[in-house]
Amino acid sequence: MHVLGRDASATGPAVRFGTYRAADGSDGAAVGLDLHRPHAALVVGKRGYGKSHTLGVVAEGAARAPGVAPIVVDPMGEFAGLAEGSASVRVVAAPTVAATLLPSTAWPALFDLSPTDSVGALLWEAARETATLDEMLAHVDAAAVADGVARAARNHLQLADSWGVFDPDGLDARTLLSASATVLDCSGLADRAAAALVRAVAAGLYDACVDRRPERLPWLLLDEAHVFFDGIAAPALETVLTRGRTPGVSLVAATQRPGALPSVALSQSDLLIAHRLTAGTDVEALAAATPTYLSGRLRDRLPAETGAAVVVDDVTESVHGVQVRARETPHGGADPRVDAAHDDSSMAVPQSGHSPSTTGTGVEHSGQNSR
Ligand SMILES: Nc1ncnc2c1ncn2[C@@H]1O[C@H](COP(=O)(O)OP(=O)(O)OP(=O)(O)O)[C@@H](O)[C@H]1O
Repeated sequence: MHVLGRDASATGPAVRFGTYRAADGSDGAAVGLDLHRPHAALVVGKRGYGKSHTLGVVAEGAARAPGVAPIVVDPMGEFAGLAEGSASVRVVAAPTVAATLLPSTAWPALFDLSPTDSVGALLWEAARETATLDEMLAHVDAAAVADGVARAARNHLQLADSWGVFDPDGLDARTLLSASATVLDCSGLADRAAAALVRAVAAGLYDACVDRRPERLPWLLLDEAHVFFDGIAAPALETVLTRGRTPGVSLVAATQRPGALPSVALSQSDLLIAHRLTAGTDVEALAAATPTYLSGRLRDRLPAETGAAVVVDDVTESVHGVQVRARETPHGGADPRVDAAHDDSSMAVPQSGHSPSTTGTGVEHSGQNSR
């Protein structure tokens, strides 16, 4: 199998990705995606042409590969099917993180406040001095500030509490990297809460890899990525994109709006998987970021059929027409949740240079419900 994202002579784990498409659209030889080295990949395409499906194919392959741990951020509740038939894939129905995983500097921004604003400054200080939301509230209550400032800060913290996403015993990098794959179902979370979660998860995985090379290298898979690149999660995602490959953190971001991504998301991706795309601004954003070896206009190379994609492989500086394979696990939102222990809290959530490579260490099977 020819594997995209690495030289022909390289070996190691790979995702079974699909088949080459001949110019007439017919299928050819099998094609894979490299998992041996960290990558930054971007999956784009208009709604309904296969982005989430493609993300699922990558997650399936990565879940089975030794030495990597895919972590899927699932904003629409579409990926629970990955756990079907696999005891080692964990679906977290109500993901939480410790408040300390969000840097203190991020707390004002979480509520669109400036750190120099009196309320923003108080939140920053409370986050810096304490470790939990309860402690932050107590800090605010004890602060020598005007009543109105304390009240506003308290309201913001109570709102954050109502999201149900902060828990001192929440997910950390060690837990996330202990399963062969983890799906974080964010479909019950407000956008801001999901963004806070993604910031904490991305930063936690990056820091864990910088501190010490984990047994499994994380692959963070992000659906509806434009939502997360526009807000509190953006700094951590940009760090992963620009500096993640050296410590071993991979990012696969899927979006129907590549034009809404920061330019770094396009320029730092070494694999671009482009499904059908018709909006002028999105095609132009991609075209502006595509390399010179992509001869001809990108618009002319974009496929029209569901599941077909043009893959721009910056590692080998080559461009390929590919038909992404069918999923082996169910794709869609109607699958059972595994994390029964957290079903109640889920219901309560209000709506609103040198890169490390994977090693052949084998994949341990962890409990489905562990956190
Ligand atoms: N490679 C493929 N092989 C078979 N079926 C596919 C393939 N890609 C997509 N499909 C099917 O096409 C439909 C739309 O795919 P998908 O949900 O991935 O689209 P999408 O681009 O992510 O859309 P949305 O943005 O609405 O989530 C699904 O029913 C999916 O199973």
